Amino acid sequence: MNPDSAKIVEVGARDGLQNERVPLSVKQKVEFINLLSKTGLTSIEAGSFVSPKWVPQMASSSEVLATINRQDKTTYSALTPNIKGLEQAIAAKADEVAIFTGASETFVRKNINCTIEESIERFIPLISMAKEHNLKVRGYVSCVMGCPYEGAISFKQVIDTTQRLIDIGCYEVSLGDTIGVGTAHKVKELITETTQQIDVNKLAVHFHDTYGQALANIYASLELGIRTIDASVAGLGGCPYAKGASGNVATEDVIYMLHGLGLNTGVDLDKLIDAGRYICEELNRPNGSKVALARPLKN
Ligand SMILES: CC(C)(COP(=O)([O-])OP(=O)([O-])OC[C@H]1O[C@@H](n2cnc3c(N)ncnc32)[C@H](O)[C@@H]1OP(=O)([O-])[O-])[C@@H](O)C(=O)NCCC(=O)NCCSC(=O)C[C@@](C)(O)CC(=O)[O-]
Repeated sequence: MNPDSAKIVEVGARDGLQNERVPLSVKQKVEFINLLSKTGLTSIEAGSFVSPKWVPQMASSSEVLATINRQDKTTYSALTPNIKGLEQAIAAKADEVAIFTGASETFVRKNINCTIEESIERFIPLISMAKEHNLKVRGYVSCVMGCPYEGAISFKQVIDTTQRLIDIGCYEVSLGDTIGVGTAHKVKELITETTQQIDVNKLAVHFHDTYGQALANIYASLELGIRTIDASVAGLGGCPYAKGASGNVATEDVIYMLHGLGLNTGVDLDKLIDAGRYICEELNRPNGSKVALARPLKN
């Protein structure tokens, strides 16, 4: 990747909406994704093929993916915890899928009802089937900075799990600070240790802003060569299986910082702010982006 550019993986329509109390219609979700698509974002997580009993908010992902206006340069991806999810993602013509596990046994049990090892075993046939359909597979490791149930998590557990996902065929692994407890120094330590064995270009970061540390953590990650950042417009988000986890870092704020650092993202900040304002109005919730709040409303 060009060292002067950075890539955003926009997770607002998935991570952002999966925990919202206000149920959105397919039409509202489609309008939201269509607005995001007009911003220049090249990677949009558009839904999740998980059990509707576990995460009802994502139940309409098939219809959403079938209805959005896709941009040629944008990849529309979806989470798939198992083969059943992958089959639905293929039928819905997702461009890419993401599998997800974690560095904490308790979190993984609560989130996908298996052990870390069982999750990896489950992903092996999923990845080979995805590859037969020419779908790239991204991986997530949750709880890299701490777990809502177990507390501290060892770097070894994070790195071993990340390595396993790469070994079974993920082209990239996103390191998730699910509950937003990380601080810049610890993030630097983790990334320094991880990149001793894993190519930095295969890593992304995914920070929740629970303790207001996300931008500092992203800055620390950039200093160590990370160039793929997950973010959620308007700071939407939170994992249903991580109580107290607030939203993801707001994409608008990340873009503002990246542009200020001279990194090209290809994203139009004003259009992104419009997408964030739209979804906040639909959800009747405050906008979690400081940049969006600072920019005057257009007449
Ligand atoms: C993985 C399972 C399915 C295991 O759940 P289980 O209960 O162990 O699964 P099962 O295979 O026994 O199936 C139970 C029922 O679910 C159905 N089912 C089974 N699979 C699917 C599927 N793919 N799509 C639709 N339905 C499915 C299946 O057909 C069956 O239906 P029933 O016979 O009872 O009517 C469940 O635990 C689950 O769906 N978990 C998802 C949890 C989730 O989505 N969490 C949020 C995303 S992760 C996250 O937010 C963190 C991240 C990525 O953002 C990074 C970070 O911040 O750290």
